[in-house]
Amino acid sequence: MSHQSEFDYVIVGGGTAGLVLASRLTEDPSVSVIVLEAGEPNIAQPEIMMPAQYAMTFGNPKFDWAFTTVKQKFSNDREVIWSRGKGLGGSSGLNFYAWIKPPAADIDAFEKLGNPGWNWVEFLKYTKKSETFHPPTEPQPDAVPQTWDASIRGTDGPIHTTIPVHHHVLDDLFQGTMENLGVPRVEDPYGGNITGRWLANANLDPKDWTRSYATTGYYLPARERPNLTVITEATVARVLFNEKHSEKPLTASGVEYLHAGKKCTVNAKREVILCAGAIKSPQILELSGIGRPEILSNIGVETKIELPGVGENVQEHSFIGVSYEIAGSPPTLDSFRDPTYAAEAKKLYEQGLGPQRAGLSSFSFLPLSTVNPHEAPALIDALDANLEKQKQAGSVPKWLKEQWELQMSVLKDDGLPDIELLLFPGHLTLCWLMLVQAAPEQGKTYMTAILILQHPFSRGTIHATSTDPTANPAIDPHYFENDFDLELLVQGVKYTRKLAQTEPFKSAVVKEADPGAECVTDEQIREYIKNLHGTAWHALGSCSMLPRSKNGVVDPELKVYGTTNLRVVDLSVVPLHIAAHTQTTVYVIAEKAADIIRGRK
Ligand SMILES: Cc1cc2nc3c(=O)[nH]c(=O)nc-3n(C[C@H](O)[C@H](O)[C@H](O)COP(=O)(O)OP(=O)(O)OC[C@H]3O[C@@H](n4cnc5c(N)ncnc54)[C@H](O)[C@@H]3O)c2cc1C
Repeated sequence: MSHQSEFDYVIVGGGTAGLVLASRLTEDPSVSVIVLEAGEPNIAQPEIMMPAQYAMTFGNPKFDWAFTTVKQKFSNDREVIWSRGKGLGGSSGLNFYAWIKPPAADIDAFEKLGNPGWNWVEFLKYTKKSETFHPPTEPQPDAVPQTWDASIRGTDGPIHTTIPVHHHVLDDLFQGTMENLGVPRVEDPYGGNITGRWLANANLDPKDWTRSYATTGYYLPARERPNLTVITEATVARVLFNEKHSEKPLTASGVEYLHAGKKCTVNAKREVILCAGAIKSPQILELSGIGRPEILSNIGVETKIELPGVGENVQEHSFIGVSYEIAGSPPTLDSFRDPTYAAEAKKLYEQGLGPQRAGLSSFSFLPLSTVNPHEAPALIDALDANLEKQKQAGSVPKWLKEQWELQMSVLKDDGLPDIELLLFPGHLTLCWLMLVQAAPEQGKTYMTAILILQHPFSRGTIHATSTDPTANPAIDPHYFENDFDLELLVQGVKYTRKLAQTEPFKSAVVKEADPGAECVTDEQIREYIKNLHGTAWHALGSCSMLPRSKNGVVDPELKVYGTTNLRVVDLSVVPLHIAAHTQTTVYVIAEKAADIIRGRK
């Protein structure tokens, strides 16, 4: 197949952000766009479209990059698998479709760090633009019905959201127990306050209970536009520039990519936009000669633009599960392991009914002062002292000091969350095995309290290790390099045990399956976490939007420093981690980027 060789915009990566941009930019028929996506189209794949199949796509190269970190020194030298979506839709086709928005303070922090226009007011505007919220059509039968505030929800955006079918028994247990522990209920967690407990929405289209994601919401409606070209199984190797070096900003002329066994190029008349995600976008910049000179010379790439922030400032949400066997074996996701139950559920799903429409619903986002009111002040003081010591030793750059100060102000604020505790209706101690793995005992059902660290103090790196664009970069999140990150999860595990000692959960628990009764002391809990923690798949910061003097890679218009027309638009640009799952933020980044590029404010 021969392709046109020049387009106004060349978009690298047809994932979550890439498809939003492609769709918005081609609304103008005079503008031509090409999307180059490394994976396959993966359109209408049942593995993607049908809910309640968590992790079934993991490890399958058709859907998942299945990256692996380097050995993690503070996690007993483990390598951790990082799934990421491959193919059109990217990670929006692989994710758990939990629709979560961050607290306003976390988004306002972007502006405080030097990014005018990146604040909660703008976030709310663009998140509404991306969403169509569907209230439930059936009465809510459980003790804790869904509530919502229509004024902060989108009404005509491409992504459909609604209330998933949930496991009422477990949700009632979780919510009732949290209430008894004094955790406040948030009526609608989509307006900038998420501290407390609530029921979440899912990005499912209630019309047929299928996943609503970047492909269905943004790409398919734009697919027939003559000004949009999408090439799949096209792996971008590097960005090409008009100039070799220059004192002036460089202009990207196009990209080189691998397709059908050949090296190809495509020219950009206006811009090249990297949307390859937080793992691959920094690698592409480095292969293009943009980054830290030592890293580039190590792999034999000539430095075109010295930008030491590329692949740095990586922040990751790590998680640990605490699983319980539940009395009476109410149906949960574990029930799908029974072939008869699974076949029945599938039959019902074909009629738009049944448990296959399930989603994650019970969430809580908690301040440390709620998780451990007695020890919180001492833990915060110890962290303060530790950070001060590092600063005094001169090993902390100014830009990181500023980020830590913002993080400390969140930690000291009893109204803002530090840790997430969500209910997974099934056995999920080992995230990457999940439903594929047998439950500890067949025929029994479990629930798992998932604890996720929200604002890590550790900082990691993602760097290219060779000039081969098909090789994976070295991913080093530096898990638990700062002790406090581990300590917070220890506190989370202990809080979960408090939950299990509180009614109504207390009477429903048969036993703690993992880590189990033998794991008692803080030291034993630490070891449990180090040996079993996984990723919540939210790594970001590798192409941070920050002033160049603060180690930034892109400016507030998402343009790479030292270039006139190269942008990064994906999760990698988020400079400081947020208390949320990340897809809504990516939709916002891409929607806002489209307006910036089109000259609209
Ligand atoms: C397993 C999992 C579960 C998650 N669960 C949730 C959840 O329930 N709720 C939530 O809010 N968030 C969740 N997330 C996070 C959320 O889905 C992501 O943060 C978001 O989709 C990332 O969007 P992105 O555009 O930055 O990257 P992606 O969507 O990953 O897109 C990057 C695209 O670039 C392509 N690409 C990469 N390299 C190249 C190259 N060299 N050439 C061409 N193409 C390339 C990739 O194949 C991919 O399609 C989850 C993520 C994962 C992985």
